[in-house]
Formats: sequence, C-alpha cells, structure tokens
Amino acid sequence: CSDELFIRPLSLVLSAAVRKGITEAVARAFKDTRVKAVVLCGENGKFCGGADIREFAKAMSGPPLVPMIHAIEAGEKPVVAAIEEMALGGGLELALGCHYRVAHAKARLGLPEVTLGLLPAAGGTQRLPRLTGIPAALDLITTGRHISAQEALKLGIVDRVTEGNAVEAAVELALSVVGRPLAPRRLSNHATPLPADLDGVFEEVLVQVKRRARGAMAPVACAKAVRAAAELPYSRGLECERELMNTLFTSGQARALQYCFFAQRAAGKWSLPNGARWDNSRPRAVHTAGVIGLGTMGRGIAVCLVKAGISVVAVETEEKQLDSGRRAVRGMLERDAKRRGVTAPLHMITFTLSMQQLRDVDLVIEAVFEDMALKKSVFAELSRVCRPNALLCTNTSGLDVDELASVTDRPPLVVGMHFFAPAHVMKLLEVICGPRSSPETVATAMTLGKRLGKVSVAVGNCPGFVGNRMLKLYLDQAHFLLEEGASPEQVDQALEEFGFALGIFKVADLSGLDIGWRVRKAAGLIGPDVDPKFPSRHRQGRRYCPLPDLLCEQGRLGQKSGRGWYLYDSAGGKEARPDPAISSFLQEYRLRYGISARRITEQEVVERCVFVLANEGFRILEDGMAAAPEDIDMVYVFGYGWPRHRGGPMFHAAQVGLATVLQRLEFYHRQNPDIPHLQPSTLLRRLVGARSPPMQQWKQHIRSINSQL
Ligand SMILES: CCCCCCCCCCCCC/C=C/C(=O)SCCNC(=O)CCNC(=O)[C@H](O)C(C)(C)COP(=O)(O)OP(=O)(O)OC[C@H]1O[C@@H](n2cnc3c(N)ncnc32)[C@H](O)[C@@H]1OP(=O)(O)O
Repeated sequence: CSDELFIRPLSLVLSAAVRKGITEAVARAFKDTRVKAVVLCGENGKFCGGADIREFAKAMSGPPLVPMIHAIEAGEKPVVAAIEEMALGGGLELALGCHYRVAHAKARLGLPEVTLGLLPAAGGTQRLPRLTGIPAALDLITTGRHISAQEALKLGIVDRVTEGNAVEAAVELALSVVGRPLAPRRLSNHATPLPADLDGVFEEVLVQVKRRARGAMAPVACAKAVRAAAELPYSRGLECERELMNTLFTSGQARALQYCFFAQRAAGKWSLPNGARWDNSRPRAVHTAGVIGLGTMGRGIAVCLVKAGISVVAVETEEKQLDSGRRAVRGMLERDAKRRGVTAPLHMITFTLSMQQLRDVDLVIEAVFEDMALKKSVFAELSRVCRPNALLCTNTSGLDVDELASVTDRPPLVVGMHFFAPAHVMKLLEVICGPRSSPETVATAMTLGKRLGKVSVAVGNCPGFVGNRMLKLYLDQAHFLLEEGASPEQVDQALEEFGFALGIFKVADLSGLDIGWRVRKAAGLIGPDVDPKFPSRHRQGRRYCPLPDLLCEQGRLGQKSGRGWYLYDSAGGKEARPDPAISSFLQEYRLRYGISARRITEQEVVERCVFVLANEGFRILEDGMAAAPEDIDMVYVFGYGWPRHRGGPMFHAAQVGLATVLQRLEFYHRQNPDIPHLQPSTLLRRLVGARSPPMQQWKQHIRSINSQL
C-alpha cells in the first residue's frame, strides 16, 4: 500500500519461520520508497509470546533474533509495535527494538525468561534499563512478572495505551511521526539512568533473588546482566548478556525449568482408561458452589471460589465456628480486594448452619475434618439434600474417594479435590478420579481447578494419592536419619541447599506434628499395644520411627505450641531456632535403643530423601495412579515446595541418571534391609535394563498398564 506496510508474524511465538518472515518483510519495507513507516503486529490479536521454547532443544536455524531486532532499530523509517494481548520475552525485546510502542489496555507485558532458566538475551537486559532505569528493570527481569499496559505506560515501556484497536492506534502514531528524528528513539543509544546507591540496589536484589529461589542461577545472571547495562556501553553490555546466556542456556536448570513449562501444560491434558479425555469430555458449568466446613481448608477454598466469580454457600455445624469462619473469609476477601484496589465481593458468599441451603448449588466441596465416618455422614446427607445432578467433591488428603461415593446416590458424580494449605494461595489441586467418577465429573473438577488458578493434576484413588503417598516415605527417611545420628537442622540445611524452600522438619513444625500423629493412629500404627516406655521400632513388618510420636506426647506439636523439632519464641512464633533439648532427647533415645550415632553426610541426606521420592513415583506409575512422570513432578513442584529448577523428582532422577539412582538405592537398602521403600522399584530396574530411555518412553516399559485414572 502507499504509506505504510503491515507485517504480520504468523504465530504466537518467534519461530524460525516467523523470524525469517519479519526479517525479509522489514528489509523490503525499508527499501520500498513508497513505505514511510512500519507497524508490527501479531496474528489473531496476539502480539507475541516470545521465542519458541521448543527450538531451544534443537540446533538453531533461521535468522537469529538479535541482528533482526538491531536491523529494525537501526532502520531509517519509524517502526511501531502494536501490542495486543501480550508482548512477552523475545516479543517484548522485539517491541523494545521498535521506535514506538502502542499497547491495548488489556495487554500484558513481561520478560519471563528467568522462569525458564534464561535471561532476555535479545538485548532486553540492555535496552530495558536504558528505558526504565535500573530498579524497575531489575524487578521485571529478575522476577519475570507480567505487567499491565497501564503499568507499562507509567514505566515508559509503552508510549500509548488504547481501549480501541491497537493496530489502528499504532498506524495513526506511525503516520504522525514520519520525518521525526529516530536517533533519540533507539534505546541502544540511551545512557542508563543510574540510582544514587547503585551498589545498594544490587546488593538488595541479590539478597531477594537468593531468598526467592535458593540455588537458582538465572535470577543472579539476570541481575549481573542488568549491572552491565549500568556500567558498560551498550555493545559491551550485549557481549556480557550473551556470555551469561551461554552459561545458562546449556545448564541443567534451564532444561528443568523449560521441562516444567511444558509439563504444567501437559498435566491439564488428562485421559481416563475408558477413553474419556480433556478434549472429548464436556465440563459442567459451575455458577454456585457449597463449601462444608470452615476450618483452614474450607476458608481458603471458599475464598478461591468467590474470587473466581462463583457464588458460595458456606456451611458450618455450630454458631461459634460459623462466626469465626465468616470473619476469617471476609477478612481474606477484603484484604485481597484492597490490594487490588477493587470492592470485596462479600455479597457472593452466604454463611449458614443449614445443609438445606445447598439444595440448589451446582457442586459441593466438603472440607470437614479428615475422618472417614464423619465424611460419610456428610456425603449421605448431601445425597438427600442436593439436586440429583449436583457434583459432590471431597477435599480429602488421602481417604478412599470411592468408599465415600458408595454412601451417596450418585457415585459417578463424586470426585476428590485435594487442595493444599493455604488453599487460596497454593497452586496445586489433585483431582482424584474414583473408579466410578464419570468423565463429565472429572472434566468439571479439572476445569474448575483451572478457573481457580490452580494447576490441576488428575490422580488415582490410592491411600495418600500421589503427593502424600510419596511424602510419607520422604518423611520416614528424615526420621530414620535422626535415629542414625543426624539433627533436624542438619537434615533441613541439606534439603534447603538442594533447593527446597523449607527443610522437612520446618515444614512439619509449620503444619503441626499432630496431623501425622492422627494419621498414624488411624492407620493402626499407634495404639494401646505399644509400650509407652519402649515403643517398638518395628511395626507392621517394617522399620518404624517413634520419634515424632514421642514429641507429640510431650506436647511438642510444632509452631502452634512454640516447640516442635525446633524452638519458637512463643506459640505461633515463626522463627525456628535449634533446640538443645531436642539434641539431648535424640541422644537419650539413641542410648535407650543402643544405636551408635554416625556421621551423616549432606549427600546421604539428599539422596535418601530425594531418591525415595522418585522410587515411589516409579511405583505410582506402575500402579497406574498417575498417567505420566510429568504429572508426578507437577504435584511436587506446585504442592510440596520442590525446587522448580530441578524439574521434579522424576525429572531429577533422569538428570542424575537412572543407573546411579538404582545403584544408590541398592546401596542404602543393603544398609537398611528393614526399610522396604529403599528397595528399587521394578520399573526403575526395568528402565535401567533398557538403558535409561527418555522420560516420554518410560510408560512403554510398564509391563501391563493398569491405569487407575
Ligand atoms: C551454547 C549455545 C548458546 C546459545 C545462545 C543463545 C542465544 C539465543 C538468543 C535468543 C534470545 C532469546 C531470548 C528470548 C527468549 C524468550 O522469549 S523465552 C520465551 C519467553 N516467553 C514466555 O515465557 C511465554 C510463555 N508462554 C506463556 O506464558 C503462555 O503460553 C502465553 C503466551 C501467555 C499464552 O497463555 P495461554 O493462552 O494460557 O496458552 P498456553 O496453554 O499457555 O499456550 C498455548 C500453547 O502455546 C505453547 N507456547 C506458549 N508459549 C510458547 C513459547 N514461547 N514457545 C513454545 N511454545 C509456546 C504452549 O506450550 C501451548 O502449547 P501446548 O503445550 O501444545 O498446549
């Protein structure tokens, strides 16, 4: 056309073909004397989701991104980016290479490369600080957070925000700037505005990034690259950016984080043995939901539902609990609304003592105390009260969902929805598919989870499901290590060095030691036949560690009682301090049982705790309780504080090498023949026998696929 040329990338991401298309079209436009300005926009109303992550695993082909962006910036005709929906990663870097940027009001912008173990290596770490200054650039690049168009406008990242058509607004802007000098619009020409206390700003950021993701390389590299923008001319800064990227690009951490990106999306694509799948099963619409029980879990679940726009009827049995639940839920909704500058949607939730109020809801989530008899009575009552087609969901952390379904008049409409505390914060939702849960029920629970902002993973109905079934064994190893000579702080430190946000004993104190105590009692591991003075270290045919029970008997229940594996300033205190009393308690215990303490290395702590998780993961795959190793990994990453840059227990086992994992488990099992879970699983042995095939092929080595999903 006569005055402007539209260049349309072909897809969401900057694949080799898209880069080729842009490079050639820009060159043509710059040469064509009829063209006065260029507008760059995306297809289907989406500007760009960044580089094609799948290409990172292959040999690079097509025109590279960096020279492509430089050519645009160096051009003698104004180029305007029309940002609709998103400009992320390489997409925002491309926009920063343009001379002007117009964004739609609903667009999101960001440099999320750090979440993939990388940095914005198409000049982003050098152009952004020159535009926004150091603190804002550090924030965006080291966190990878997405920002709104309005925030981008405030920071100067975009020149204009429109509620209307962004492409039309960009064309208008492009035509209005024809003939104006372009040099001031080239960000690589700008000097970086420096804060007064440059060193202080970087020191603070390094402390923050190390706290947020212990042991992660990318956030530190991001900060270093931004520092180069503060201290070096653009071209040398770019070299620094490239060197840092080279180190990250080939690191195991980048591979793990990119694996997580795809595994998270793969988890949503569930399938059942009867052929029902995510793409052939229609979820029910959910407009109203009931929540039964307003303890910690019920409160968080109610908040999630309301925030997702679902009307809630919250039920408690007694006035006192109802009142405190009402106050807590309202408080959470009000604080959230205040933070977001909106009105709290308090009108969307009603509180009642009457189950009858649930008669019209589309779905109920029961969140009462973890007790089968109690849950059964609730489900039987729900059967009587609710509409015949209402879904009945249980928030259980390990009970048999099918047993609960059996007391209802509608087993196909019963499903487990296992939330993690605090339920309005934690991202994981295990959806437990009972043998009789219908495809429509599973689809509704999975879709509802997504609507609540959760990563929903479909799992089978076995004790503890996936997450807690594995957790139990991880915790067992930690307890055994205490018996053998370790201290709680030594175990925690090793696990935190590995990357866990919190060590297992700190987590146990936080959750409350009485939770496990109750579970062990219910499992018949603790009872009147246990000698209180000399409790047995062998129960139900295997090694058993009575240490946590002994602590509970002393009233050491964790943070809430001010004492657990650690000491706290007061009941409810947060600061964990090593307790000399625990050290003496462990010494006495070992003496009583004739255990001579030995030196335990960090390597042993990590290997025993982490390999036992993967070993059980293999058993879960063999039992058909999870569809794929990716699902198990996402349960651990999103529900159990597993360090994302290590991909998940199954990915980690593959990275370490399955043969090594097998050999180390054999070694520890030889040392501890009474711990059956250290015995390598059949699937692990078979995979090693098949020369450790890639994860996608693991399922082919399960002798008979016995999916319970
Ligand atoms: C020694 C070697 C040295 C090498 C040195 C190398 C130098 C190289 C220089 C190159 C510099 C590159 C710098 C730039 C890097 C990047 O840009 S990295 C990517 C940054 N972008 C992102 O992280 C965005 C990721 N995507 C998203 O956040 C979301 O997908 C979305 C874009 C916001 C869309 O969300 P939604 O609508 O909810 O859809 P999804 O379900 O999430 O996605 C739909 C499908 O698209 C796939 N996909 C999305 N983004 C990408 C991507 N960037 N690459 C590949 N594929 C992507 C996603 O997987 C979905 O597909 P399925 O999984 O098949 O469903």
